[in-house]
Amino acid sequence: MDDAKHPRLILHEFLSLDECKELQFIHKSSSTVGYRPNVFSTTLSHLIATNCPHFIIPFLPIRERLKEKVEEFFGCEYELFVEFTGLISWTKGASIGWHSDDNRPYLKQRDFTAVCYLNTYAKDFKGGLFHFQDGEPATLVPKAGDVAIYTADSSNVHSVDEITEGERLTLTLWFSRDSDHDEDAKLISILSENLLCSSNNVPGLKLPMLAASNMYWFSPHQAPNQQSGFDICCARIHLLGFDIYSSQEKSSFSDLMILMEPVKLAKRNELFEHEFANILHLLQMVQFYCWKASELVVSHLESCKVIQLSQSQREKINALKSFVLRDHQLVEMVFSFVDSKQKCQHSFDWAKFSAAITAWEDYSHKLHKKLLLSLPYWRTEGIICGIPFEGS
Ligand SMILES: O=C(O)CCC(=O)C(=O)O
Ligand SMILES: [Fe+2]
Repeated sequence: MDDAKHPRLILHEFLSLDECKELQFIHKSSSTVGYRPNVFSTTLSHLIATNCPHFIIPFLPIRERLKEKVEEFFGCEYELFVEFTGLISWTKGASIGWHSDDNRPYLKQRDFTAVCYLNTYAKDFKGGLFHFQDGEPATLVPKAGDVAIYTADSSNVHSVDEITEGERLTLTLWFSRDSDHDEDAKLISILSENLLCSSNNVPGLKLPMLAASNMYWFSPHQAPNQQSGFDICCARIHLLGFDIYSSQEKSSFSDLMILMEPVKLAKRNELFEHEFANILHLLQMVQFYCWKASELVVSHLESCKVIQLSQSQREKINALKSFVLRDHQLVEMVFSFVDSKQKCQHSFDWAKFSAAITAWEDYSHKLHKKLLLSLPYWRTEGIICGIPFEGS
């Protein structure tokens, strides 16, 4: 494995399954269109832009452990900067041919790559095997928790087979020796602008906000005029077996701005009488429920008013659905298999969903508090890192 001609390191179970699941939750609540067709991504700056900067916190211990590993293995302690951190998922049709990660003039600053697999070949997706052109190991079979670390230059030319089913998810980092490409400096600067504005500087509840009305639209051609395609948030909610209800007039179901307005959740013929701030807020709750369902404890304090859907409410649900998921075939094509196998595994009940709302508030609140405590330290040190907190 430590062939000097092909410097690379493969680590098994480097991430715990809990870490993988938390990052999966963040990606499935926040992902936006990626850099190529059938690719979705969640960058740290996107998390800040959607009013979820606190979601940066769970990345920190992993990022630090990875950087230490890379510096130790390649003998460059204290020399590296993180150039990019992102969650990247590939769905059916995505692949990449032989390449090295620094193979464009604007990518020359990349010295090392770390790819962490957050889900597992054959279980969560098919296709998507990783190959090195030369040297050993020749092929990597992605498994949740494993990590591949390699130099970004031509000594590690690699490719990824086309995904044929499901959604293949990774946490990908690039490291650079060049401080001009330090991701932390840029992130600290936008975080400071964002959080020092007084209304965000209180440890209150962070509600996600859409960064732009059309940024979640997925089109096969990435065309700005959205003739065919679907809204990613709505697609993920529907794929998990839920419906979206908006009390707005049906005539407003022709403008994506509707997704920035309050919405409610429905399932089968029931409507949950709780209003969510916007579609991202609703998606985050649904994903949180699916992540935590097995550990949620229902207390009697949880209110969960549920009503039967009327005919006109059902019609509104269908009208909104046909607008936001315009190209149904494309939704099924892109998320095939995810649909049948990745539905919430647990039997559904609204009381548990109400418990998830309380647990989600608590989770978000804790992360936000940590973020507010950390930022002054990050600003002084010029680096984004975990700092120990009392009781954490
Ligand atoms: O996800 C992987 O296994 C590698 C992806 C890759 O080669 C890249 O993004 O450059
Ligand atoms: Fe690559």
